[in-house]
Amino acid sequence: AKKEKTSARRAKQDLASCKNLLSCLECHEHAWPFLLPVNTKQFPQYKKAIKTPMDLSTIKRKLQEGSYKHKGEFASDVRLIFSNCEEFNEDYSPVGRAGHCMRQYFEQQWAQM
Ligand SMILES: CO[C@H](O)CCc1ccc(O)cc1
Repeated sequence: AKKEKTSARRAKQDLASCKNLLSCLECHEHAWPFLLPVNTKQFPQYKKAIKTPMDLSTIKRKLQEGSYKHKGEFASDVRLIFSNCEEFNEDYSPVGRAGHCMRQYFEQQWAQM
């Protein structure tokens, strides 16, 4: 029972850390392209090009719904945002640069978790 308690406590702590890190991502000045799903009605080419869209509001919902079994799954979805961004945008476009900046920020914070 002791072992289960510590692992349940760690899972609780990890969830809190993921929620906190997500809030930091959401209020980052370069988060604007990633806050909501890309409007695939407005950009049909995006729907065709990007097989698995991801954005910060979707990750927030998934955290709240308990969709992530492990914090690594949370990190994979965050990284999916930035790999989708690199696929669709030129490195030096406004969105492309925002993606590189946000990825660097995320990896810095993630390494300290
Ligand atoms: C997270 O943003 C997406 O990478 C797509 C942004 C975008 C959509 C249409 C454009 O003409 C340019 C950028």
